Amino acid sequence: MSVRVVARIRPLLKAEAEKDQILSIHEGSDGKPQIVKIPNPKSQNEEYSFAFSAAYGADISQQGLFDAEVAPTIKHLFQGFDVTLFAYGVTGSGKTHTMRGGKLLADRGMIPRLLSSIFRKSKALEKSSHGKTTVDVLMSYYEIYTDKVFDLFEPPEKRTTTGLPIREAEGGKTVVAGLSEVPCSSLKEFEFLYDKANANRSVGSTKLNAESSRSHAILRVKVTISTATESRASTICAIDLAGSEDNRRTGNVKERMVESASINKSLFVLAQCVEAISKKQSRIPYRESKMTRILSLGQNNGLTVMILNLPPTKAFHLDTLTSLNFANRTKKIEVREVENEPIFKGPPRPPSTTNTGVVRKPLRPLSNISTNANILANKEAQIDKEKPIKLFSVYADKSHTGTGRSVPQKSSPLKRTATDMLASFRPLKQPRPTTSTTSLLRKGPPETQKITAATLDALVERKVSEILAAREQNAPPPSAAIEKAIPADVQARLDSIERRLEGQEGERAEGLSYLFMAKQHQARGEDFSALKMYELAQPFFPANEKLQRKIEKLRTKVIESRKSKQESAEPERCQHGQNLEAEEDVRPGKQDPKQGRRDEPDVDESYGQEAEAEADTHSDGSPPIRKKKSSKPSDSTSKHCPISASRDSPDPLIDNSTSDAPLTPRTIHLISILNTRSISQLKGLSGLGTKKAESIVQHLEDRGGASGLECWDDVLGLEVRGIGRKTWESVREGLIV
Ligand SMILES: Nc1ncnc2c1ncn2[C@@H]1O[C@H](COP(=O)(O)OP(=O)(O)OP(=O)(O)O)[C@@H](O)[C@H]1O
Repeated sequence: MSVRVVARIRPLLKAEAEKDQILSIHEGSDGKPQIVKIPNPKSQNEEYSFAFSAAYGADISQQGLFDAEVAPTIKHLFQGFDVTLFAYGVTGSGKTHTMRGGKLLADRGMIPRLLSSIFRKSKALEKSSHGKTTVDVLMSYYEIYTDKVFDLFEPPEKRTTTGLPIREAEGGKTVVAGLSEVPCSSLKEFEFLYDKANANRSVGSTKLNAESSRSHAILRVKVTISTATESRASTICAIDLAGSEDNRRTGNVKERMVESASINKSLFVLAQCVEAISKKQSRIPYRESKMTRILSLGQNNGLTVMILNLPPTKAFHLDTLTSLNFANRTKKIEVREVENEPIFKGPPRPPSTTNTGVVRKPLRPLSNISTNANILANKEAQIDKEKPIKLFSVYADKSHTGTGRSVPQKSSPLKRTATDMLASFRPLKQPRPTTSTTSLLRKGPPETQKITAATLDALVERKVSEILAAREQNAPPPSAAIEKAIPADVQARLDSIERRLEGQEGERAEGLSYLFMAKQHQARGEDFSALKMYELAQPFFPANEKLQRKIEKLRTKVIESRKSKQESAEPERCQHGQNLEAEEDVRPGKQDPKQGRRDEPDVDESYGQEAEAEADTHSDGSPPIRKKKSSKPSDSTSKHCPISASRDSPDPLIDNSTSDAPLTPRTIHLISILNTRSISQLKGLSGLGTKKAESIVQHLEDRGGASGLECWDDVLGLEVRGIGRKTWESVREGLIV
C-alpha cells in the first residue's frame, strides 16, 4: 500500500488578494476532486497538473477533513496497525492549523479530533465488552528543534543542550531514549496536557508567518487493547513538520536563520530520501537528519497519510511547485501494511533477580519487521544489533512476539498517572545524558581537535558527494544480525565503545553538516547565512586556520555589503518594493471558483460533548492572521538585530543608540574588534584597560556559541561587570574610522 497523499489548499488570509490565487482543484478520473493545477511560473498559458488521493479546497472544514482522511485510520489503529499522519508544506501554508488547529471548537485540528475519537472508541469498546476489554492510551510529545530532540512534556528550562538521544532499536526502528510517556484517559486531560506542551514548542515570528513553527512536532499515541488473554499495542504518530523557508522572504536573522537552516536542511534530506526511495536506490540517506530518521518514511509499517498543505497565492508560486513535486514522489512510496503482534498473557514469570537483588522487568523483543537498508548498512547498527535489548520502556513498544509474557502493568514506576501530570506537569523520565556540547567540545578527543585544513576539505567533499555516491551503491543491505546473549562485562564494554563512537561521530557530523550548509548558502550567494553556518561549524574545528580565514573574509564581506546597503537604504527600499510587484506579476492560468475567503466557523458536533463544554472557555478563538508587510520588525519576543534594509537613518555616521540604530562605521568597527576576542586589540580601545579587555573576552568565551556579535544591541547586551551602556558609548566614540 502506498502513502496516501491528500492536498489541502488553505483559504486566503486577510492580506492576500483573490486575484493572486494560482491553484485550482479538478476532478480525477473517478469524478472526485483529486487534481491540483498550478500555472507554469514561466509561461502563463501552461498549467501543471498533480493528481493525489484527494484534493480539498479552502471550503473544507476541519471536521470535513477529519472525517474523510483521519477517522478511517482509527479503525486500523484499533485493529493493531500503526499509523503515521503528517502535514507537509511551505511556511504559512496551514500545517499547524491542520494538525493542531485553533481554540474554537470548529477550528480544532486533526490531533485533538483524533484523540477525541480514540477516547470515544475506547469507551465504546470497554462498554460493549462489559469491562472485559480495557484500552490504555499513552502519549509522548516531542519536537525536533535545530536537529535536536526535546520532550515537549518537559518545560524548556529542563532541556539539555544536546537534547534527547535517538537510537536504532531492533529491526531498524528509530526510538527516542528518555522520552516521557504520559497516560491519558479523557479528552479534557488530553487538551490540558497538549495545550501546555504546545506552550513549550519553539515558535517564532517571520515575515511569512506571525506564528511560525520553528521545529518539527511529533505526537505519538500508543493505544494498548487488553483482554484477559492478550494485549496488543499500536501507535499513531501525528507530525506537524516545520515548513520550508525562503530566507530572502522571511526576513530571518540570527536565531531564526539558524532554525531556518536546520528546518531547510531536514526537509532537503527528506526530499532526498523520497527521491532515493522512488528511484529504488539501495541507500536512503535517513541518517542525515533526525527528522528523517524518526519519520522513517517508507520504512515504517502500517498506514501513512500525508496532508500536503498549500498556500493559494502566487507569492508562494515556486515553493508550492516544489511541494507539489515532493508530494508527487511521496505518493509512490510503498508502505507495508503489517499488523502488530499481540502479546499473549500466560502465567506470571518468576522474577529474574541479579546479584544486587534488584527485580528487573523482563526483556521484550523490540522489533517489527521493517528494515532500514541505510541503517543496516551502517557499521554502528551492527554494534547496536549485537546488544541485548535495553530496559527503556520506550524501546519496547511494538511487536511483542513472545508468549507467556506479562502485560506491562499500569502501575509501572516508569509512567505517571495523568492525575500526577495534571498536578505537577513533570513527567517521569528515563535518565539521559546531561553533558553540554561546549564541555564535550572542550574535552573532545584529540582527533577532532587536530583536524587539518586538508582533511577538513576532504571530509566536506566526502559529505557532499556521499549523496551522489549512494546512488551508485548497489550492494544489498546486510542481513539482520542474529541476536545473541552477551555477557554483561562484554556488553558494558560495547556500550562504552558505542558511546565514544557516537560522541565523535555526532560532533564531527554536526560540524560537517554546518559546513555543508555553509557551502550551499555560499553557492546561492547567501553570504549572511553562509557566515552563520561557518561560525556554527567553527567550534567543531577550532584549530582550522583555513576555516577561520574563510569566516573573517566572509564577515568582512557581509559587513561591507551591509554598509553599502545602508548608504543606499532609502532608494533601495523603494526599488525592492517595485521588484516585488514585478515578480508577482505572473497571472494565474485559472482560478478556482470554489476557493474563497474563509467561511464562518462551522458547527462541529462530532468533536464530542466534552470538547463542547471546554470550547466556551476559550475566549481567544481567532487564529493569528498574517500581517501586512511592514518596515517594522514583527518579532517582538525574540532579541532583534536590525538589518540594513529596514533601517531608516540616511546618515551612516549618526551614532544612534536605539535598537533600530543603523550599524554606523564606528559600531561596525567596534563589533569587528569584539568579534576577534583578542585581548590585545580590545585593551587598545579608549576606556578599556587590560582587565576590562580580559573580562570582555572571558565573557564572550563563556557566552559560547560560534556566532559573533552583529549589532549595537548585541554589544549592549554583553554582561561584563563594570561595563555598561555609557562605557560602550564612550568606547565607540573613541574609535577613529
Ligand atoms: N484552513 C485554514 N483555515 C483558516 N485559516 C487557516 C487555514 N490554514 C491556515 N490558516 C491560517 O494561516 C496562517 C498560517 O497557518 P499555519 O501557522 O498553520 O502555517 P504553517 O504551515 O504551520 O506555518 P509554519 O511552517 O511557519 O509553522 C495562520 O494564521 C492560520 O490560522
